[in-house]
This record gives sequence, C-alpha cells and structure tokens, in this order.
Amino acid sequence: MGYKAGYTLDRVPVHRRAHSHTHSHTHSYTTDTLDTPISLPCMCLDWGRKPEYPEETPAARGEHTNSAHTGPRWESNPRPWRSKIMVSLFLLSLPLLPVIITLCRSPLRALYHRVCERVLKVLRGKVCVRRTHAYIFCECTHGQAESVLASFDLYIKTHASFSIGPEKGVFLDEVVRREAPLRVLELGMHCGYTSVRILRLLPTSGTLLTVEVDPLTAEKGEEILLVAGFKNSQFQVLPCSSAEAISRLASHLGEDLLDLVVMDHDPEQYLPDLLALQRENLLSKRSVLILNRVAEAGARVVLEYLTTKPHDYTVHQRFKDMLEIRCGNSESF
Ligand SMILES: C[S@@+](CC[C@H](N)C(=O)[O-])C[C@H]1O[C@@H](n2cnc3c(N)ncnc32)[C@H](O)[C@@H]1O
Repeated sequence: MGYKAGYTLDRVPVHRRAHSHTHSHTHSYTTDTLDTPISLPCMCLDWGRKPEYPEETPAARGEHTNSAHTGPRWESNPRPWRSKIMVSLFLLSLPLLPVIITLCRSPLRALYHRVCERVLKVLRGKVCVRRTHAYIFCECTHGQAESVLASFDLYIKTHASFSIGPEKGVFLDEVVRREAPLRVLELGMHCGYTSVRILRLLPTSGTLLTVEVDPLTAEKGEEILLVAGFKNSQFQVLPCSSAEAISRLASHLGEDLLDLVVMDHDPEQYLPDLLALQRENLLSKRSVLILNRVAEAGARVVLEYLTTKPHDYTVHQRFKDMLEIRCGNSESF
C-alpha cells in the first residue's frame, strides 16, 4: 500500500510603600502595606537577590540580632547559596510538575486533567479522520462490512487508538445482538467505526441515526458507511451538534422511540443530552444507553445524576470505561 502514516512554577523586598517614613522597632512589620500584589513568579525570581532597599535591613535600622525581631527575616541573612540551591531545586523539579500535580489532591489536579483531555481530544480528532478514511478506503474490500471492520481493527492495532476499539466493540456487539434495536442513536460518529459495528448487527428494519459535529468528519464517516455497503435507507448522518440533533430527532423518528443510544461524543455533554432526550420523550422503559469514557472528568456529573435516579436508571453492565444503562424501572418514561 502506498499510504504511510506518521503518528502522533521571602523574600521579595516587599515594597513597603517604599516606606518614606522611618519605622520604629515596635511596629514596623505589622503596619506594612503592599504597593503591589505579590506574584508567585516574582517571588521565585527574587530568591537570593541582594536587598534593593538596604536601609530596610536590620543593620541599617540599628537592630541587634537579639532584638525582639528575632524571626527569620530575609533581610537578616539573605544566604545566597541557600537560595541558589532552592532555585536549582525548583528548576530541576519542573519536569516533575505533571507527576506532582497528578499526585496531589487539589483543584489543580482536576484542571490539569481537563487540559490533558482537551489536548488529547484535539490531537485525536485532527490526526485521525483523513488518515483513517484513506487507510480504510484502500485496505478494505468495498461493500463488505466485515472487511471494513477488519481494516479498522488492523488500523487501530498498528496506527491509532480509538475510544471504542475492538474489545469494547465486542461488548457493544453483545448489547446490540441481545437488544436487537430498531431505532439507534449514536452521538459522536467520528470515522464510523462504531457505526459499522452497530449497523451490521441491526435487524432488517433497524435504522441508525448518527451525529457528528465536525462536517468533514461527518462526510468521511458517511463515506465509510457507504463503502461498507450500507444503504441510505439504513442510516442517516446528522452533521450537527448532539443538542441540535436531539431537538430535531422527533421529526426523524416519527412515532418511534429510541431503543439504543450510544454516547461517545463529549462526556461533558452526556448529562445535558440525556436530559434533552427525556424532555423530548424520546426514551422508553426499554431503552438502553451505552456511555463510553465514563472515567473522564466530564462524565462525573452524569454518573452522579444516574445515582440520584435509581428508579429510572440502572447500571446493567460495565466493561472498562463503558457502561450499559437500562432505563425505566418506573413509569417515568
Ligand atoms: C471519540 S470520537 C467518537 C468515536 C466513534 N464512536 C468511533 O467509534 O469511531 C468523538 C466524536 O464526537 C464528536 N463530537 C464531540 N462533541 C460533539 C457534540 N457535542 N455533538 C456531536 N459530535 C460531537 C467529535 O467531533 C468526535 O468525532
């Protein structure tokens, strides 16, 4: 094949209001005010520096080392060698920052994880679409869904990691076989891997509505479904956001309700979209939800919501970070 893929953070001489007045021994430190807010980088960079305002040193003020002010003030002994060591240690620890943030229990950790997720999401989305499409298009036997799947699986093994790979795919297959859903909604189509898996197992009259917010991705994904041999009567690609798609779903479904909903788009959208599906009365007591990537921080709110509604939703099965949720143990739907 001609196609080749390349994958892939004292001692600031706090400018006591450049105190133009002379301090007495008794109140100099407690009445100080700051001209400027202390900034962390500024503090770091001042380590070991000689006092800018020598008149503020104890010696200049006539203080004795055994005066009441015996605390370890920076003016009394700047110890530049010590500060240099601290700066060096600080600089040396910079590469360890991600590990430190990961280990510490703080809001910083959550923020760090969110940034990493976003970066990975952007990289994953941009790298994959064209290359995956080109690879599948060239490798598979056109018109054969199983061949398309085999090409996807090989591509996943050798080139990229998909959010739903072959292992989770088998878990999903089992749900689709068991439920034999007639109306399926997939949120987050990407290149169509999951769509192909679902479509090949649907009953003859079954249809898939698949949603993809990125127009180019939606186009490439649709091509893959056609290459796999599926007909437009079996599926419809909605190139819009999940929220927009759900608001228009009733017109696509008519009197029907959704038997299966697969969420693999943006975990932060899982809860708003689930609530929208409820508002639009698109779920039934028999509906099944598959939520992927529930370990991601964004999915936490939907998991919390589900636990507050034990009569409406039950976790039926879990495989890795994928959940099968069954709806409607009550009459609420
Ligand atoms: C992890 S991928 C889905 C992978 C797909 N299930 C598969 O197996 O190939 C997530 C996709 O959801 C899309 N997406 C993200 N947020 C979305 C939203 N709010 N509505 C629709 N699609 C969204 C992204 O553009 C991306 O293509």
